Amino acid sequence: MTMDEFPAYRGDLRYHCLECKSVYPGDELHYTCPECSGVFLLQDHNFSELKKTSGEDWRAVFDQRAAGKMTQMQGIFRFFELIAPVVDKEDVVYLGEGNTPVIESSPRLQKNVGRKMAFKNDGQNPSASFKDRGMACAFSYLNQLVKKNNWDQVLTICASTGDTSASAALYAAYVDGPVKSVVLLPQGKVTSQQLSQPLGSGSVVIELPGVFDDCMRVVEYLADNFRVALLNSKNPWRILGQESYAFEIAQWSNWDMAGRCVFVPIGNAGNITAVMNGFLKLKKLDIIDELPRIFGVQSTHADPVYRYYRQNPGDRSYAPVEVTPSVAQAAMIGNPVSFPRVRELAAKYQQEQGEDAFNVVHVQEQQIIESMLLANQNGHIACTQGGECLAGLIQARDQGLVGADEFSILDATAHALKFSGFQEMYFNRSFSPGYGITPRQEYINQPQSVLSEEDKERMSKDEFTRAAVNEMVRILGLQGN
Ligand SMILES: N[C@@H](CCOP(=O)(O)O)C(=O)O
Repeated sequence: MTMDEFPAYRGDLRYHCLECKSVYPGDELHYTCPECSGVFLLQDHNFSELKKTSGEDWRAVFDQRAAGKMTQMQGIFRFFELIAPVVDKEDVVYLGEGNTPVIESSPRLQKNVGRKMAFKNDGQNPSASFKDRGMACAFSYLNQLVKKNNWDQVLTICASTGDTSASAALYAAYVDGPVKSVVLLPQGKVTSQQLSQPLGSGSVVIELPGVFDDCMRVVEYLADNFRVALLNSKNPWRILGQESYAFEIAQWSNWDMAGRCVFVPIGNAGNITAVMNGFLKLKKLDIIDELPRIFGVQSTHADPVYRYYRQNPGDRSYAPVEVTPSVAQAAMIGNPVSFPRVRELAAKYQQEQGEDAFNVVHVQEQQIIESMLLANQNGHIACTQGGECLAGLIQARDQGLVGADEFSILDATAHALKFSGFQEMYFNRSFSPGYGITPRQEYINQPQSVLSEEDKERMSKDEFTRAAVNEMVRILGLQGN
């Protein structure tokens, strides 16, 4: 096969319920098990076919495709056989998602943190978050279903803290035809930039008092009882697309994951599910020899997964938590729908690579925002969830969980600009007490005004320029040459 041919391989994807273990064919849309309401993961029953190709050959295929030109293979579907090998070429939706850069931190930041590290900038996806990876897959599959079933109307819905809704609205607007998008948001708990995204894409935007978990329950009920297509990561096609994040990290690492740690914030827990599943698939196909260590990170204001794993193995019980305000607002979730997936995959991951291959740490709000500021004052474009990952790395370092010889890749899940309001609150010292954040002068940066409107009105253009120069010379302490 040449690098610009669409792959011929076709998988046999089936829904596997993680609770009652029922299996359903993958040719219709399911979100939860009709038997027991458990969550699904999709498994390819032809996977053994893929094992007939050696790991070395797979690496060569993916490396060649990275240099290819076919639109459909430019994004997440570079890894077609591992993602959704049931989608036809003409149904692939590509809006520029995936292939996000891994940016190694400056020597100054690495010295400050005392660990080797990089951010993978998933904010450089089209709607400025990692959700686009999952949406590209979910919408490509949806296209296929629409074609097969001749549907003349599909109402897509999702609950969101902001990123999922931006992404769902963008892809729905592009696909158009019978697809109409509705998003449900917790009122006042989505940043203004994120709210502007589905509005701008023409989605129906509905706001509900409460938090994300309240919205999620509503869309789950709608998905169970009405003809709507759920686009949250409960939809397992989303998970498949997001696995591309793991594949890209492995490819960036030249397929050598020894000594690598990957830090992922946990909100609804779809992404950490996808990251673990992605690396497990690569290992099964001998594309990588060893799994990287995974660190899930949660805020102390939304940490049900951390609380589960801090209990003794064999004695653990899961309980949702009531969230309190968090600057890592995208992860401000008390009852992650993918928790059963995390439990299942973390166990497999640890079985494969040892106990310390999967860890969860929790961090304070103060650490999250200041880690974001620290990263960005060192040339990154990390969002608050990226800050959460850096805070997690620092925490893991302090607990002796990450060695000086290991290299950590941190998930900056969204673009910093989506969360600039939190930076502003820090700089203006305007956080409400619920956040538990006390801004410190060393991180604060504010604009300094020179001259006034009146000055501008009374001065000629030349006088005004000269006066402005004088002010800047005074502030900056400039010397003439
Ligand atoms: N942070 C998420 C919450 C929903 O997550 P999903 O991956 O299950 O859609 C958001 O951006 O809405």
